Amino acid sequence: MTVLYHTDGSAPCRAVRMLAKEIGVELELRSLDLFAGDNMKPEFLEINPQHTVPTIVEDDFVLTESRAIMTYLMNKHAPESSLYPQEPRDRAQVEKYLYYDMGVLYKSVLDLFLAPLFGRPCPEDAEERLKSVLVFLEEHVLGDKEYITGENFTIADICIGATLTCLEAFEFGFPDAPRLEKYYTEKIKALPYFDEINGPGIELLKSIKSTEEATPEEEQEGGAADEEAGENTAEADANE
Ligand SMILES: N[C@@H](CCC(=O)N[C@@H](CS)C(=O)NCC(=O)O)C(=O)O
Repeated sequence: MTVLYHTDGSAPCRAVRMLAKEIGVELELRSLDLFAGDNMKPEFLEINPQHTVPTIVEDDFVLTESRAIMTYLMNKHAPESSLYPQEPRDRAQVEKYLYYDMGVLYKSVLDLFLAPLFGRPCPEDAEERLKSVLVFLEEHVLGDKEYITGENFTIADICIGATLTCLEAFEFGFPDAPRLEKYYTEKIKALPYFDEINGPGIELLKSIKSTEEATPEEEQEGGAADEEAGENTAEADANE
């Protein structure tokens, strides 16, 4: 059994879960609340001193980094699948976009939306940077293709598709990238397991966004309502 430490709000965690669903691997989910500091507790630090999710554990084998987890699960459970092609050049194209997502697309999303939630500074040009990355994806990656690397759905689509959920959650949309938006709607959101895996995380991020944008008066009202309902505030419950 593969144990996955995860949190709903995290796009990399949801990428791993979508991949597992795609290839029929059962995961034992263990949810961590990052805002409550679950990932800094000694029992988790013992497993992953880097305190990040996703993290998988299989007996004494521990693996972090969502893209490494995805390729590991493919190699172990579905080595013949076209999701992660065997032909070296085809595989290289898929890997290129896993790295592109980590180093460029997800990084831009992190800088603009997620870093500020964790009290880290948002670079001044973060919004422009994300817009230009989306136009690059539209024109030079997707182009007229059906999927990220061509005519086949691969783990690069799962990885990038998970990152694109943040554009929906933070209501940024797809400025100047209509084909990318169509791709997200028709190829990613239409996946049969999409809502089950991504719905709660998208809603959570949306609620964080609206709490951040609330006026102090609204926040007070919301806070009182939350207290009455005996619930955590969105921030306290939020996960990156
Ligand atoms: N590159 C890593 C990123 C992992 C990461 O930063 N995860 C965030 C949630 S999206 C996290 O665990 N943050 C908590 C922390 O860094 O302490 C991956 O793709 O797995």
